[in-house]
Amino acid sequence: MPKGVGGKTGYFKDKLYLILNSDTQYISELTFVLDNDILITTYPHWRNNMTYLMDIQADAQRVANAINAALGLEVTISDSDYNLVASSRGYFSSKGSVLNSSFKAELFRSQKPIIVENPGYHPYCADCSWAKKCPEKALILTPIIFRGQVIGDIGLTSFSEEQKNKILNYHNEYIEFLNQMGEFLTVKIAERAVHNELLIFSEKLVNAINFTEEGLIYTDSIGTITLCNTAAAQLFNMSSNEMRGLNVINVLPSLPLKKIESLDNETWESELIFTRQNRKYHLLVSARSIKVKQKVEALIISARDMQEVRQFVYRIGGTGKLYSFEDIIGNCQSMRAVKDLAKEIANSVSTVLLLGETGTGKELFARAIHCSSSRHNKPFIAINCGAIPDTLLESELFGYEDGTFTGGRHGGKPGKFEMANGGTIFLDEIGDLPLYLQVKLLRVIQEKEIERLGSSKTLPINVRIIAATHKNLEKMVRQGEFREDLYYRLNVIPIYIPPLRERADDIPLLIEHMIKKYSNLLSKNITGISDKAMKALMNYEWPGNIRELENCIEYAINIEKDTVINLSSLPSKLLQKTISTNCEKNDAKPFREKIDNVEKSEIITLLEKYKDMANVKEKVAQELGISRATLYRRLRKYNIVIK
Ligand SMILES: Nc1ncnc2c1ncn2[C@@H]1O[C@H](COP(=O)(O)OP(=O)(O)OP(=O)(O)O)[C@@H](O)[C@H]1O
Repeated sequence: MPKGVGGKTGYFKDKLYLILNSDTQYISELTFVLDNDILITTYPHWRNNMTYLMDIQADAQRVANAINAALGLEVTISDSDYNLVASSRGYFSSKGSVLNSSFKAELFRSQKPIIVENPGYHPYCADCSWAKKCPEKALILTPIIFRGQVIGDIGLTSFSEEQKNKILNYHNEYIEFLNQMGEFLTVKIAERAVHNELLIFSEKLVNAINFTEEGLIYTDSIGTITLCNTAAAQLFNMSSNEMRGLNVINVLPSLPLKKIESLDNETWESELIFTRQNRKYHLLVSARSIKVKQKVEALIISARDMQEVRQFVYRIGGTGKLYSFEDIIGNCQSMRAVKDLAKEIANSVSTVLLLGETGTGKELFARAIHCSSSRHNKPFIAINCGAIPDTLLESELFGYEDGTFTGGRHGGKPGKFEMANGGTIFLDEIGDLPLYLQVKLLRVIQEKEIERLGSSKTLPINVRIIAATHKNLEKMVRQGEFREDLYYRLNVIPIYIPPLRERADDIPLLIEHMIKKYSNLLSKNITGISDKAMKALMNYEWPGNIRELENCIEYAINIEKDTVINLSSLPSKLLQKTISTNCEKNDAKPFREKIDNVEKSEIITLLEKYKDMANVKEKVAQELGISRATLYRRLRKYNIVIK
């Protein structure tokens, strides 16, 4: 017997044995310990059948009474755990609920009836409390077999010599009769088992449909609601009982029942927009018919609130990382002021206009504002108005209705405004928005509702707008390229993010942050930057601002072999720029000469660094990203002699 598995003892063929408990998981084997021998035998019925007879105890008692009345003998019906399930009154008053477990173990093993002529004196009775004083005179036990397994037995017993003679004389007829009674009980058990299985199945089904967050409705073939889950009841503000019996058209007025019925193994899906009991509904509904032998027996309909669908898509789609103000690096006076202002207005509903050169962090600010606002659990949807062709931009922003475009998506498509409902929309490069869309955007801001392309229905929206541009909108207004009214609508809270060259003090902080980020990302062990490289980065103009600085650090970390970023690992444009800047500032040496000087000094630095290593030239060539042959050419060119 495996350790930790509970069991109970009994006798089998005069020997002590252990039987696994009904609640153990070790179901396939029953281990008999026979003195010092171990016999392994298989008794799968020891699991899960224990309750079968107990489940139909009333029927078992009726059967026991009937046998007793018909044969005038005492009767026991017991289960596979040796529990007395039912008995005739005479048996119980003579022996109570005591049963001989040794005979039963034999019965379970052989699956054959047992006749005992001398209860109390049989070797199996040796350990019974009734040994040698058993009131029973003769005994027949017949197995009750269900699904091929013994699940209990019917015992016929006698307490008088007259009854004993009857048993011994007619044992064949009695066994036949008891077998039939056993079969009757197994039919009852099968009925109960099917009933229980159905109960369990329907309980699982009800749990499953209530578990899902989408409203589920089952109807009969003509649309009468037969079942609905709690989500559906909540959606339509009714109880499940109130919904049952209604026609589904009462809750989903425009549902095309006939069309759904006609579909074969196909799901109908569409958005439904309607007003019911003064509430505006915008649902995503799918439905299909359940057919049995080609006949529609039921319909199953699922309905989800579009707002929740969008939020779900947003959540799992991960339309962007969440950023807080802590993620915006920068401690100089101007950046601190910008961050303070952005934090201050984060919770307002007013439109924000982020101004600043490309790569200064406008989108980063937009995300941080959204994340610090009360809308942080709702979508943040970004769209770059300058990156999408004019012809597509309108449908991207406002969505389109089914049938608007040939090849358009079945059921239409929601636009970014709809997807951002409840949250924030970030309109990047707003200066690139064509004039005719500027009119439409103005209306959306004023009316707080949108109309999909090809639709006359309006949808209310609650979206906070954050727009951004690197262009001079005021100049565009003067030149008639940007609508003045829209400009004022957008420019409610203007936030100007200064370019990097105006906040050079932040460069070391940004570099430190980026070295950590990319060392980690690229699994490199780079912990700092050399003074020369830092100087070069500080002197650069950064027309691409922080995006350009970030690219530059990513590049350097990719190629750097040392534990700090060296000048030679910076992108060449930066090197040239540094040299040409120095050049402009210091002297008038030809450009090529300046490059050569930088290269020579870098080679000397590296030779010095690796001077103690046996493969010094190889190391230097490797670090410079050139072949050994090229390094030799350079050494000759610059007259460098290795000591
Ligand atoms: N202050 C900052 N701290 C850390 N990273 C920053 C900071 N500002 C910008 N970045 C990083 O620089 C890159 C560019 O930022 P972002 O896209 O927000 O700039 P942008 O002004 O919106 O650019 P564009 O005008 O071209 O759309 C991003 O990778 C962003 O994470």
